[in-house]
Amino acid sequence: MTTLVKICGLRTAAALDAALDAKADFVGFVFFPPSPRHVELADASALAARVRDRARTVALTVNADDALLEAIIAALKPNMLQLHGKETPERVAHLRTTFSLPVMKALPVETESDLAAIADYAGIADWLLFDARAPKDATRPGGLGRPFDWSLLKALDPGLRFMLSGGLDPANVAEALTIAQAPAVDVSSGVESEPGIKDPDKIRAFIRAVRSQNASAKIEKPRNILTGARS
Ligand SMILES: O=C(O)c1ccccc1NCC(=O)[C@H](O)[C@H](O)COP(=O)(O)O
Repeated sequence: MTTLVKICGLRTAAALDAALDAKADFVGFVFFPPSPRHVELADASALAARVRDRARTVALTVNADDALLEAIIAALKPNMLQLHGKETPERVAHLRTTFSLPVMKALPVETESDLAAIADYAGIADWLLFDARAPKDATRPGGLGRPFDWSLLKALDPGLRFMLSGGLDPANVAEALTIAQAPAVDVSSGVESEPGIKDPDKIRAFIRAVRSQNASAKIEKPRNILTGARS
């Protein structure tokens, strides 16, 4: 299984180029002014132009209204919307139809009971993203470098399209993948030298760690091509 990799919170051409050169599958841009990774609309088009078709672009927003989303979509022309706030299933369905774009809904996870939300969104969102639940006093709902118990995801339907995120970094992503068997991973803080400042070496190391975990998982436990189960 090849794990897809999303590098989130890119703000500069240098960091974006590092992610693209290392063959990230998705590159994420945050449109949320309180975040140290916030991208101004005026800068979004130039960043998108660098991507061309080398990766899929994701616009991350938090409880954005239709007008803001329209402006972001006009500037970035993203391949997917990431909704990282308290968007209801009805709101997710509305945005998916209104903007004709795939949508990824972020779900906060702390305990097993948080997984009940999967049933509400799985048939509506194209992707789910599991992130650690932010503390009540946090200034943003994600991008906090905070992990959760990856073993909570062990029993998920193997067909569920989800990204594992929250506190991943080059040193722990292999273990996280071995435990959670995620089809995709998403990282921001773990490839930074400080909040909002991406480190190209860490981006490369993260993607290398994912690729080498995939290679060793293939050698150790080949998947049954019919059932997807590991032998
Ligand atoms: O990155 C932010 O500042 C941010 C702000 C508001 C909502 C979400 C935000 N980030 C989400 C992500 O970057 C990832 O999807 C995920 O939370 C992983 O973040 P990290 O734990 O920093 O790797």
